[in-house]
Amino acid sequence: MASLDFMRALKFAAQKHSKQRRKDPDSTPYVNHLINVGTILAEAGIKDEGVLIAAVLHDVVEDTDATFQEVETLFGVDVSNLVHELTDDKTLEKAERKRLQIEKAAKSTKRAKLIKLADKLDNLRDLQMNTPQGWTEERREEYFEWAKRVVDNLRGTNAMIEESLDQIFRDRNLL
Ligand SMILES: Nc1nc2c(ncn2[C@@H]2O[C@H](COP(=O)(O)OP(=O)(O)O)[C@@H](OP(=O)(O)OP(=O)(O)O)[C@H]2O)c(=O)[nH]1
Ligand SMILES: [Mn+2]
Repeated sequence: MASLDFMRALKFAAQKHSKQRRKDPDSTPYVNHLINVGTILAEAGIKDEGVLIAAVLHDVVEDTDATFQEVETLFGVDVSNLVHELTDDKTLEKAERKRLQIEKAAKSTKRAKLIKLADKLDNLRDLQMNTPQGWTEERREEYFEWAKRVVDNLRGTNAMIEESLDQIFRDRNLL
């Protein structure tokens, strides 16, 4: 059952990310990624509304002018804390951010791990279909390898999503 709170979160995310596009050759609207992540979780049987709401908001602080305070005021402290767990510190250097994602994955709460797994699954599905604009083949390959290291620290969270990820890793000879 679609909830009013969930629809408000999706509307907020769509507005905040409205100027952003994905890196695929068609420059798909960024909000498609958020819908995909929520759909992966719903298809895996996740009914926890806080998780589904945080899924569509997971990049809103990292990638737009939205603040944790705004998210807390609109959607409550539980959702805001989940989004916080999923937000990279963009003031850090990229290599450090990538290293921290691997490290933080292991320490995340189970609910944040679920969203992170769905996030990585959608990004890897995109990557299987296309090489992002401006990326070399080598960079694409490195993303698969790095994503595998993040996912390895998220295991034991949801068998269905992990199996979909493992199929991709097997296809790439990473498993
Ligand atoms: N695979 C893929 N990624 C895309 C695409 N469009 C945008 N992205 C975003 O780009 C990020 C990967 O690009 P990088 O160069 O490694 O990282 P950066 O954008 O943060 O600097 C992913 O972030 P992430 O940190 O892995 O996850 P998150 O930011 O989504 O949470 C993903 O969200 C696309 O078409 N395919
Ligand atoms: Mn994402």
